[in-house]
Amino acid sequence: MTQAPVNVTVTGAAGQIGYALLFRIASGQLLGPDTPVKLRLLEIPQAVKAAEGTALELEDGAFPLLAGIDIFDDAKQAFAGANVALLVGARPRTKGMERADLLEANGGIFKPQGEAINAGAADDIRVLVVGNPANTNALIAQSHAPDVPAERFTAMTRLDHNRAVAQLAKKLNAPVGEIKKLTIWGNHSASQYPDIFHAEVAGKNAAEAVNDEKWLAEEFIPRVAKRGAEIIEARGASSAASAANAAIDHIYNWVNGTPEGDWTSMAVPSDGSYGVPEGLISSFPVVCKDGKYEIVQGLEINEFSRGRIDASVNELAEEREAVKKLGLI
Ligand SMILES: NC(=O)C1=CN([C@@H]2O[C@H](COP(=O)(O)OP(=O)(O)OC[C@H]3O[C@@H](n4cnc5c(N)ncnc54)[C@H](O)[C@@H]3O)[C@@H](O)[C@H]2O)C=CC1
Ligand SMILES: O=C([O-])CC(=O)C(=O)O
Repeated sequence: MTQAPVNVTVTGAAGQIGYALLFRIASGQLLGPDTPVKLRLLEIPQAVKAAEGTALELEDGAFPLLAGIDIFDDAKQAFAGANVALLVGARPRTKGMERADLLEANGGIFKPQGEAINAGAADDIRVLVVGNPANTNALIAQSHAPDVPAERFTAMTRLDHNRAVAQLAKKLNAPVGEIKKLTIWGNHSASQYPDIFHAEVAGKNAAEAVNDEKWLAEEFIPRVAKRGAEIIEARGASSAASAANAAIDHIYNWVNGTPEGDWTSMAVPSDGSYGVPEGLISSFPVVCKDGKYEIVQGLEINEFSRGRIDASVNELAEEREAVKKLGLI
């Protein structure tokens, strides 16, 4: 071990994503093989016992990089000293719940968590919101953490990115490792836009290699955007291991950089790039270097893409209006 342990706070630790995520963090896949981690798990009181059970299993993994596990039911304690925060726990939509009800219920979670991050997280805190509606939950948390630089709050569209890479690779009969520069734009919802116009397969333009706009519009885009529902239908539960995998990828790239000649997708606060209203936490193509991300600039956006990006961004703007009206931001 070459450095002091990094504090990683995980909310919703006893949930299904938590179960798939914690072991991979402990094994060093979140931050790299030289970085010891201390886990700080946050759960609601009723689920603390289950989190304690997971902690016993983590102990049984005898992970050399795992320097400690603490379990909390209080956000202020859980985020104290956090360097990385994975906000997974959220209120799922239940029968008869309107979107405003869902936003309000999640406001009750992400507002105090934002305040707790503001109060006690480490100066280098990086936040990834996984819990849905992820982009707007991130916006709520961010707006209650005025002392933390706004760009440290991000939301997860990496699962969508990975799903799109896999579907494109399948269509082109290419290894996933040869697909580069794919982009998810907008919201982590069915309105998201997976864009292959700048993507490359083995160095060639992927849209040209596909050369099938009908497949793109009628199969690829809806398949990726509705993949979450497809998984629920098949598995009887929402994506968990693939979501945990994407959270690992998101933080790993943010901290350790994206590979040369490629980029990834992260939902980050807009600086106005590509006409996305400033402040919305929207998915963009990003390059990570030296522990920071930057939105890839200068991409030409064709008409096909423009309408789809705008539709997803408009949905984000509506969600922002809705949480404003509810007094959550
Ligand atoms: N952004 C993305 O790509 C994806 C997001 N998700 C979302 O991730 C979230 C978690 O999914 P699962 O692990 O499958 O759900 P789950 O229901 O299995 O686990 C959620 C856990 O969060 C806990 N929790 C609830 N309120 C909390 C609070 N205030 N503080 C701490 N913990 C709290 C619950 O007790 C539960 O253990 C859901 O909102 C889901 O929709 C899931 C897949 C992909
Ligand atoms: O659809 C869901 O409920 C879970 C999710 O966000 C996804 O799998 O993309």
